[in-house]
Amino acid sequence: MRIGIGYDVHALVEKRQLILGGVRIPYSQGLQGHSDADVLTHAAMDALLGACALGDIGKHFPDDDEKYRDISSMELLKEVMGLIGQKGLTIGNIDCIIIAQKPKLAPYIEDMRANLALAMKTDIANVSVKATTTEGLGFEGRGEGIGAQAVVLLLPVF
Ligand SMILES: Nc1ccn([C@@H]2O[C@H](COP(=O)(O)O)[C@@H](O)[C@H]2O)c(=O)n1
Ligand SMILES: C[C@@]1(CO)OP(=O)(O)OP(=O)(O)OC[C@H]1O
Repeated sequence: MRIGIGYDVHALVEKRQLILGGVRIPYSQGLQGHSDADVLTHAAMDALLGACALGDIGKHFPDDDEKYRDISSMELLKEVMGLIGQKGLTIGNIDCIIIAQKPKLAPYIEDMRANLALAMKTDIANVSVKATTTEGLGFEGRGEGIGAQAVVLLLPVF
């Protein structure tokens, strides 16, 4: 078995959509990035790549490549899963946390889990997504950005 950790942060800005775990969340701001800036899916991908010692998402999907401009991070996740499969590995479980002062994410968590599970070809029971504020502290607490962390366990395909 292999374990991996992922962490990512994107800035909150005007005139961008807020997409987390492939879910479009109604909010006055969205995340800035070259792709759709889905910070949760980015943390999940970095955990998956890390578990296989395959580098990080910047290595696989460079942010100076026009091919990836505004791309759905769920599409990138599917590509990462192809690499995991080539290594003879599959998802054991993944646990993720989104660090965001606003908006309230609880209503969208189940849809995020479902999207991630579908892209990762695993049962939703293997996918945990949680959210926390920082009680107003730090850059997330000031509403300057949103962070996400993920830890994944990969198991051999039998
Ligand atoms: N953006 C967020 C942040 C948190 N939640 C939910 O609220 C609970 C309490 O948050 P604390 O930071 O005070 O621990 C948390 O456990 C989440 O369920 C949320 O929905 N959206
Ligand atoms: C996903 C990629 C590629 O479009 O761009 P961003 O959306 O800017 O995300 P980031 O986490 O900064 O780095 C990975 C990138 O190369």
